[in-house]
Amino acid sequence: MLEVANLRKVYGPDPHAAPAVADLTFTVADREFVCILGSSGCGKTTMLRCLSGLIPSTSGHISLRGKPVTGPPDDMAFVFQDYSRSLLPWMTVRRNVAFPLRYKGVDRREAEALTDEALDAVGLAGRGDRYPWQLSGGMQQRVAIARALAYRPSILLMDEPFASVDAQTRSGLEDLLLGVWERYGITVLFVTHDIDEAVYLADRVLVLRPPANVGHEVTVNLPRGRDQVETKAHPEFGRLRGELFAALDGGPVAA
Ligand SMILES: Nc1ncnc2c1ncn2[C@@H]1O[C@H](COP(=O)(O)OP(=O)(O)OP(=O)(O)O)[C@@H](O)[C@H]1O
Repeated sequence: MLEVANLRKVYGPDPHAAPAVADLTFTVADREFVCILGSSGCGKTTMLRCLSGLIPSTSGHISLRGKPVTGPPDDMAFVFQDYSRSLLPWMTVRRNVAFPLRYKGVDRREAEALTDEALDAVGLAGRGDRYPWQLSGGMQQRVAIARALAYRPSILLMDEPFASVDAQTRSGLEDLLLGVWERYGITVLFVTHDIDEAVYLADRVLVLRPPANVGHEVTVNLPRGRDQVETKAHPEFGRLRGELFAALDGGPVAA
């Protein structure tokens, strides 16, 4: 379980400056898929940076499986929006995927086996010798997902990971992610701007209001084995979409 209690983050030396995250409290159960929705600048990335231990929080408490997070946890992996900056262009796909395993102390043979399995899971088994710049954007993001999977995390943090790809590729990546989430039994915390994406993927959606604070929460009771056409045509999908839209203070979309 990931537990976040009264998390607060103020950038800079003045503790009285406006916080990017203020009094944020939520939990994510093991193997749960939770999406975070929030307007631009409401503090989503700051929250993820604190949860990952990459930056210190000003106050509050974060723990993963009962251990306080004070630096990047061994069993946590990340996938970011900008695949072009997260992959190393001078390394082949295989080396990109295997790279973090060296720092985890995994021996070479095991690293190779983990890399093969992860590339296979994302449908890139035959592309390991290519360089990232020889692949499409969607394939590069699959490499980033493979790298995270090879690391065998118990929890995956994702920051708008599919925002930079076209709609068709995005649907494919969403389904790929749901497949590996089920297969590997990982916990996923997924930040997105896209209401439909959040409802399609999640067990639960949290809406953050600035400064990053849970303003609304919905449980998604749509059946699993989700399908891009059937699930999105389900009346409950439309209802949840409307509820989240209102929670984001969007109001109706003009035609
Ligand atoms: N390194 C930093 N130093 C100072 N202020 C920062 C820093 N990073 C973010 N902020 C501020 O913190 C607030 C939250 O930013 P953050 O990037 O976390 O929001 P976000 O919800 O992820 O936005 P977006 O959806 O546009 O990516 C903003 O006011 C931003 O200007």
